Amino acid sequence: MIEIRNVTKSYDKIKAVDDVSVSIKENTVFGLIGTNGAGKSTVLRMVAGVLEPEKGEIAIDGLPVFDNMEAKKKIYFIADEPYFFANSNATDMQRYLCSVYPEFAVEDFYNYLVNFGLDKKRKINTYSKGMKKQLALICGVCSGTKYLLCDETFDGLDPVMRQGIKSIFASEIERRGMTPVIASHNLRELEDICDHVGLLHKGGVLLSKDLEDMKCNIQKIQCVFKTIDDEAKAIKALDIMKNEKRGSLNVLTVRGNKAEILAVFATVNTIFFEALPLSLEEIFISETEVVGYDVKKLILG
Ligand SMILES: Nc1ncnc2c1ncn2[C@@H]1O[C@H](COP(=O)(O)OP(=O)(O)OP(=O)(O)O)[C@@H](O)[C@H]1O
Repeated sequence: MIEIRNVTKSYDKIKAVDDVSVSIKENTVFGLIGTNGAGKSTVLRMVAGVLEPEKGEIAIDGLPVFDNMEAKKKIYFIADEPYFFANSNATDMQRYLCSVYPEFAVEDFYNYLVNFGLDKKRKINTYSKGMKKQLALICGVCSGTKYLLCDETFDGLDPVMRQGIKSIFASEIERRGMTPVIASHNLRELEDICDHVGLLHKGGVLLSKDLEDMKCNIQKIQCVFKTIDDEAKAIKALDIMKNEKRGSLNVLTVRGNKAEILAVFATVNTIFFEALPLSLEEIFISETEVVGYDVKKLILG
């Protein structure tokens, strides 16, 4: 388990992470989502032991991570711009990683290079951006670490590659309980692979929940009320995050489980009623809108 307890980190006067507490259980796929500048990369760098928190603690399976080689061996961090040694090729990286990670899977590494069409002898600095990401992912998966931290790692990969990497993740999760922590803006993709999602905003945690619980706790309702009184009564009784009116149609984003919401609607008259599933993207927009991050504010005019 990765335990992040009351962690704060500033860069000069900018508070990048502010009193964040999150637990990441093993054998789950944890998605870290958040607005631009929310602090996702800073959290991952601290979990990887690259940055030291100025307050709070981070422990990997009970071991403090900063400056602790034993804890760091449990983690592989793929930064948004993966780092490789100057002038190195894939074989040089494999040799180095074998010296750091005792369980590095050498045979798998070379098999993956062949499958991905990556030349082991070619200088990595001549690879394209996507090829570097592929190599970083192969290094990460083959390192054999329990935790794999991915900072926007899927971005820049073509759709076939993304699908391939997702399958490799699934088999490693199944085979040896690998626990990926994936920071990404691609919510559609996270929705497919994550069990748990943490939402950061302005350095703090807005929520951290099982994806299914998250979906069960927000509902989207489309309805036409019979009278204004019915509308007023329902709106008063519901925990409404958003109410969009399209003519007589109300599109409501409501906090609460479906049974509670249906119970409220049973007490009012509607001409039309439909409960719709919410995507992770809609949950993200609703939750961040509540705290003032509104897409409409970004548009001129
Ligand atoms: N090296 C740095 N020096 C100064 N400020 C920094 C540095 N790195 C990050 N910050 C600031 O810390 C805050 C959090 O940045 P961070 O990169 O962790 O966010 P993020 O959620 O990963 O953002 P994005 O989604 O845009 O990649 C931002 O305000 C950013 O400007």
